[in-house]
Amino acid sequence: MVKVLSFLKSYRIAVVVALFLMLVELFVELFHPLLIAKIIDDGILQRDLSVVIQWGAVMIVMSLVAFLSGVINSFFASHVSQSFGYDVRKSLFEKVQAFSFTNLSHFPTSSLITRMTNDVTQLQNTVFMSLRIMLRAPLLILGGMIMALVVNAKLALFLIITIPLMFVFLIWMMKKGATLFKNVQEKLDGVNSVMRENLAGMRLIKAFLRRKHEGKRFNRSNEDLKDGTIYALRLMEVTMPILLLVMNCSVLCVLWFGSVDVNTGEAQVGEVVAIVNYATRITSALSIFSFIIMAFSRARASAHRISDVLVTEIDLIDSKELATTSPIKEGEIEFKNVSFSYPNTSTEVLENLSFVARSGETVAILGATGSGKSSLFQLIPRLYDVKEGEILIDGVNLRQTKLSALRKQIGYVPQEALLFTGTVKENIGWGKEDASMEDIMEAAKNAQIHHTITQLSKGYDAVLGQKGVNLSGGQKQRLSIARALVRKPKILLLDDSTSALDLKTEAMLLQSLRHYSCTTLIITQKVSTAMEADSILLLEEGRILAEGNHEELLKQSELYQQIFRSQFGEEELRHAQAAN
Ligand SMILES: Nc1ncnc2c1ncn2[C@@H]1O[C@H](COP(=O)(O)OP(=O)(O)OP(=O)(O)O)[C@@H](O)[C@H]1O
Repeated sequence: MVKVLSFLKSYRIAVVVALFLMLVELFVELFHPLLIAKIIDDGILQRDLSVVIQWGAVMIVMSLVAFLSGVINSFFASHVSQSFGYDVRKSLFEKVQAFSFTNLSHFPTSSLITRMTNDVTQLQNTVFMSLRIMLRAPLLILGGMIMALVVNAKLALFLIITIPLMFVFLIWMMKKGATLFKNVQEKLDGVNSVMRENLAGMRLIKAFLRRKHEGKRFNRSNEDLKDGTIYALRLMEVTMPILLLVMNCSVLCVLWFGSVDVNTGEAQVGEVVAIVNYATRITSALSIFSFIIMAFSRARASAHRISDVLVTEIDLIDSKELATTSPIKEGEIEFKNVSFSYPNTSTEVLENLSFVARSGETVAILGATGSGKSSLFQLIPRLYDVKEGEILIDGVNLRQTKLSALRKQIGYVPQEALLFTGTVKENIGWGKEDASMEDIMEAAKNAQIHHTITQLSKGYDAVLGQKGVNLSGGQKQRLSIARALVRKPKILLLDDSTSALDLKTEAMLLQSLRHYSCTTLIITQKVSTAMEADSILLLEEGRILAEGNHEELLKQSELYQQIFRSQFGEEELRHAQAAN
């Protein structure tokens, strides 16, 4: 909570102004009953019109001041709360962007989205309310009690006894509410998660006729959210009637004993009216307070969820003793006895892997699905740290290379071609901050997508839908490759990125990759692609089973022969072996 509230520091002046204006409003509100008592006792009961006019005018002026203070207070309250929300969202976003995948594994994506949106909104609203009314309510209660004591200490006793009890009751409710609302926010995460999956998998759901099934799944989490919220609200809603009952009883007592005191001359009518007036104002302040308690309980739960993200320590950062901050020059990659397992899992995905990809070489990585090919790739831009062994780029351990310098020189094309909403030009240029139109076109030409782009109605300015829905799989793959090529990387990682291309286009693409002076690692299932590489790594269950060029593997590796046979047939295999 403290961590989140520290975001208000930058707005301390506006907060102080808003609080001061709120105090002005409060002051006016507290003095009104006193003025009313004066008008009744010294004006109406004494039949003195001048007193009524004089104090009536004071009341009007004070009301105007309160009105103006209220308006300006609202202005500051919205400025502070909106800016606070903006800052918290920005920090959350930056923090999540800096997260390693180990960090991310602790927070489901849907939960992070709820935290950045709904939780921040809850807090933002509470900040607004705090500056507008939250402090006003308790201060009005306290001030009302003091003023009531000043007016008539004996009658005020009824308020002095009941109000602290109510206060303790409300604080207890707030604590209970925080737990319940934390639960509500978690259920909201659940709804968001189903919704997200459904929107992302709409095509699959329609094609598999799973609308009903998904509808039921959504209804379940939606109902969960509804039930959780109703349960939390119900607890909060009983506070109001309890509060009103107790306060009305004390007003009745004030009226009863007040009328006795007026009859005996111990109290004046105006005093009784003023105390009842304070009691009514305090009651309404208490009911506002119970409403605030609900909002505060919710905000407390949200603040915890937000600070959980903000205080998470990022576990993949630049080492303190960086050996190099300079960019990669040659792009030579060396794996030395590398073992790796994903965070929170014990199974080793890669085991004691050693190989070298020399500068400018193309290395193909072949292996069955699940053999660890993509995992190997993710270690190179240091998306994960190795468990054992080391990875060297140009002879320097990855851990001792500045992360930004490393990643700047890597062109990574993941298995699933991910495109963003925007134009073709923007999508390719996304790979390099200052990419010129010539850079973009050159990359597109080499990725064999230029011709397709020129066929689009607006060419490079054609807008791609979300995730590039208006493109074919192969087109998306080539655009992703162009995005990697535009940065002219020293290391190019293609994770099965040519799988959707026909043989001719793929051959042309591999040919044009030779224009780049970079070390290229290609994950592929196709022997025809692997054949073009300088060397091939054959992976099985996280280990290197064989290593060599096409000809060598054809001679030495039974598994490679099997793969070759499955793709080209027995006869071709014999031919190839004979030609060797
Ligand atoms: N984020 C993850 N957390 C835990 N385990 C993972 C994760 N990603 C992959 N794995 C596991 O690591 C192993 C290797 O996966 P990887 O994606 O590297 O294989 P692959 O050879 O690239 O497979 P494919 O050719 O099907 O893409 C698999 O057993 C998989 O279950």
